[in-house]
Amino acid sequence: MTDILQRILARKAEELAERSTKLPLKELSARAADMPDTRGFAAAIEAKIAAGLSAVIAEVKKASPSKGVIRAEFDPAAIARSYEAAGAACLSVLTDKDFFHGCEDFLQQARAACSLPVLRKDFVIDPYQVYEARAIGADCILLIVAALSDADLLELSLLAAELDMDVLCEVHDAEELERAQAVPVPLIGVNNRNLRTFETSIDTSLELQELMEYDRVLVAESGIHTPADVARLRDAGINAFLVGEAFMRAPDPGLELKRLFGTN
Ligand SMILES: O=P(O)(O)OC[C@@H](O)[C@@H](O)c1c[nH]c2ccccc12
Repeated sequence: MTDILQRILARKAEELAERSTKLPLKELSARAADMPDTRGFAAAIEAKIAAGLSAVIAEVKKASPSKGVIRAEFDPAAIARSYEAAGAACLSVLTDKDFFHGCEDFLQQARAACSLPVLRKDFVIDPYQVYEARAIGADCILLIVAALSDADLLELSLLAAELDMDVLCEVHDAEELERAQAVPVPLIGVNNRNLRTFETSIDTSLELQELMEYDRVLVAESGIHTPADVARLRDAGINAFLVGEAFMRAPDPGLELKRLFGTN
């Protein structure tokens, strides 16, 4: 059975071919080199944790393959301001068009409206996309272990570092976690969503937390909907969270962030 990730990756390879003919790598990397300094994504998370607070990566997401359209009235700048005022550590903005109804513009609008560091949430399989992320203003990229070979994972994370971006390395199980921990990245995201069934279970984060090396930060991703979910994760020593749907379905996303995480 092919899971959703395999379908997305097949389409991503086609999209990449189209993009790189429109804008050659040489021009793109020149644009990336001209960008101002990044905002320090991992540092913002570590600062919240050091202050004893939850580090919340608040997601800007219009739709998803599992849920369809989540938020019809969608203003990335207003959402970003609401998250910042509520005490989010960072933003995550979906830029994939075909499966998540996102675009690069959303990232730029959200980032320009606040001072938070921003993760480009997309499916990175090629160095071209790392330059692209930097050129549109991303402070961090997502690398999904299930989508990459060990060699690609290392190459792409080193390139991100060279371009002054952080990496959130995403895993789903113990085997992927072991592969992620072979790469020098501080942030490891545990995606609680099963890519075959779309079901979420925060137990995945709780189980993998036990296997995490002491100098890595576990980011619990997906399926966090209630203050009780947050309390269970925090009780296990997990302090960083990536939340999308719960915030996006609320009329005021920042207010919902405060409801789930307290005053923060
Ligand atoms: O909306 P949720 O269940 O709070 O999940 C957010 C985030 O974890 C999810 O959007 C996500 C996690 N990993 C991804 C990889 C690609 C696209 C999206 C994702």
